[in-house]
Amino acid sequence: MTMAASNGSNGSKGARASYGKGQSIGNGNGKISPMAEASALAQQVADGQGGGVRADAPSPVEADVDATLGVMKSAVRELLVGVGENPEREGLLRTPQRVAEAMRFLTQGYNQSLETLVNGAIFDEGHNEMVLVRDIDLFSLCEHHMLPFLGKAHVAYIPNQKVVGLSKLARIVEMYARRLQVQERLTRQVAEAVETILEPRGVAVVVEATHMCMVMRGVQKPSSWTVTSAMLGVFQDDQKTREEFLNLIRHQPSFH
Ligand SMILES: Nc1nc2c(ncn2[C@@H]2O[C@H](COP(=O)(O)OP(=O)(O)OP(=O)(O)O)[C@@H](O)[C@H]2O)c(=O)[nH]1
Ligand SMILES: [Zn+2]
Repeated sequence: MTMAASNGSNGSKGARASYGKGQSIGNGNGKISPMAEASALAQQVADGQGGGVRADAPSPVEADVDATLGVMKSAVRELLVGVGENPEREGLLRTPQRVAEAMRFLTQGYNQSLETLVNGAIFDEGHNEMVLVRDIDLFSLCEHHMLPFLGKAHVAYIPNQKVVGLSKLARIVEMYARRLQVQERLTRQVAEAVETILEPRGVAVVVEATHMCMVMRGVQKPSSWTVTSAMLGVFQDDQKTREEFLNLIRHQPSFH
């Protein structure tokens, strides 16, 4: 079950939508990621389809990274012209480079994989009680306006013998947040990733975020925030388990 609620803590008022289980852990839109495309291009060059390569030339991957950075820089330059700025003015000279690098950082999740980030940190502990990592800060970009949305994620699961290194839950959030996203898909992808790596008895993910596209522009509602949840397995089937999770994420820890 997934759930989304805006402007309040009572998620039951929100619209509900159901998603099938076992969806692929891709970038969610069925498209090849820019980095995958970049790797394919680099491979072509490595395979000799990209013309001769000088001995002192940058490696194919480096060359390709430079090429995509160049494309991004020109696009930023055009944006500057579009907003009526002069890209040659001193303060803006390095702006295309900075923006391109910032965008690359903010979308680095396209370049990561679940397998690499988990790095085998799955332990057979025989622990079968709820594990919850809450208040995981997240920063993402909405795919509609490419403006930030930011907030917190809470990720819980009930193991079926296997547990994962705690930091890996935060890394999973990070991998999916560092892409162009909608909050609902981000929430669902995190839940499905935990399900994939651990096959636990259940997974629950709640994301609370505020969207700059609703704050700084458009409807301009600075106090609004959106809550989305994805509940799988026992969190979906058993109301008591779901309530225990919701109580735990409401409780303020004493060290705060
Ligand atoms: N469901 C969902 N919607 C989002 C998310 N981020 C942004 N949006 C919404 O995407 C919608 C895009 O609507 P459009 O009418 O195509 O674009 P717009 O004219 O810029 O819309 P306004 O923001 O209402 O001005 C807006 O309602 C945004 O609030 C998200 O994570 N989830
Ligand atoms: Zn938006």
